[in-house]
Amino acid sequence: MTQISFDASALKKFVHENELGEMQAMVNAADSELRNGTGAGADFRDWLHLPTEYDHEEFDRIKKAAKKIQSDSEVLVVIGIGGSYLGTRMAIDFLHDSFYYSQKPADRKFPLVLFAGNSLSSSYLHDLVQLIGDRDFSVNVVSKSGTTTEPAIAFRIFHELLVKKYGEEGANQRIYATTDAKRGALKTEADAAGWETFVIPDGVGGRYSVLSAVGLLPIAASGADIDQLMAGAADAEKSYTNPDLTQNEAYQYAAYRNILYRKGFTTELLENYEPNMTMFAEWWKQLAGESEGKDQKGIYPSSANFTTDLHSLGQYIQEGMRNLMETVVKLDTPNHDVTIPAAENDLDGLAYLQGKNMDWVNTKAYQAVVAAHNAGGVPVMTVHIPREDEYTLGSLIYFFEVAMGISGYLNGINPFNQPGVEAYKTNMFGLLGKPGFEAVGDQLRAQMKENEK
Ligand SMILES: O=P(O)(O)OC[C@H]1O[C@H](O)[C@H](O)[C@@H](O)[C@@H]1O
Repeated sequence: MTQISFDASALKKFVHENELGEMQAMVNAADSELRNGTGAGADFRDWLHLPTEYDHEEFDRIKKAAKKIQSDSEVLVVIGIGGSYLGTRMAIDFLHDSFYYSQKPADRKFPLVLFAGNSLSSSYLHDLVQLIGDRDFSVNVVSKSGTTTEPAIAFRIFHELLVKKYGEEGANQRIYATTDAKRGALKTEADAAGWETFVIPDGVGGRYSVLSAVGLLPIAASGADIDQLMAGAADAEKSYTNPDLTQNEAYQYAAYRNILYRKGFTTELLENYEPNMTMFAEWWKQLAGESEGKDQKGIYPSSANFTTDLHSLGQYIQEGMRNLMETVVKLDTPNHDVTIPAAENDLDGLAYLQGKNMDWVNTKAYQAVVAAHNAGGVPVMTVHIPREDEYTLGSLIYFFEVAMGISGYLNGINPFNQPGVEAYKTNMFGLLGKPGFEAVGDQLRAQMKENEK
């Protein structure tokens, strides 16, 4: 049984009692499309059973490779973007110390996992190379297609660095390629050079891939427990199979956000009260945005970090345009708590809090915010998580993945494709002079000239 729980008690003002029940027939249909493969995008549902039906031989190889990286590298550079980046990044942040990236090398038991190929910023790449300096490092290049521009450029740079430092053969021992089982440029290159390869299964799209080798290898290399991560996800897989809305909290979340969407709440903010969950929202934004934003519809996924953003976005959320709904991922027990100390004078007026735990204050802030935003016209849902550990994260990942599949079908779209991301790429290739895209380039340059007039 997963230990996460969904709380919709703050929706009373926005959703009538009968409305959830009214969704049951549609949820049954969405469930059938998802489970039986009768919906659009049926070829991309293999993530549904990834926590229980994964390749055990590969899982063992992942652990071995992680051990090797731990034994010969101070840094692991993970090269990837989108689904080949965000899941790993959010997991590393979620599972490690708040100052994971700033720890002194001497205090580190496991390699520092750093990321490249997730932007086209030359300064970022330069600074990353400087940071690695003369430290021993390995590279995990992750790309399902093997042709994405950002990781391909970063990989060229790190490949060259590895060869300079370790020679061709040495470099080949330090490159791990996670890609398609059979196809693609990266797979061809990896096979030719003898790099160890891991598979992004055919039926698993990038944004649903964190529980495959995509996330598992770097998460394991960072010293986190991938058995527990999978155990949490496997329990969630069991917990969220019953289509009955009274029994399935992931489906409840999917249904409620669609009820709210139809009432005009078209933007959803995913919120946390823990800074190391900022990247969790970034992962969720790709999951929600690419799954649902199509056919000129879909909830716009956004995020906020509390209590920090209460002092910046708080004004808008309280009184701005009333198209917002909020989903809080609330941590119930932090890994560490801090007691508020007594002070000799009480100039800051905090005597009433002395001796109290800081997390108690954080939770009171959360309760106060839910009430205030509710009163201001913002529906708030909460996903409570008991702890920040691997088991909980595995459950949480699965909760949102299965909810997004159901939610997409409830809104009548294919939740598993992302045709819209190609438009800018075609233009960019035209402007960059990529062979085959000359006509697009000519047309765009003419248009840009026209715009300048
Ligand atoms: O893993 P890759 O093939 O390199 O793709 C990385 C990302 O890029 C694309 O543009 C897609 O929109 C994403 O869904 C994908 O996760």
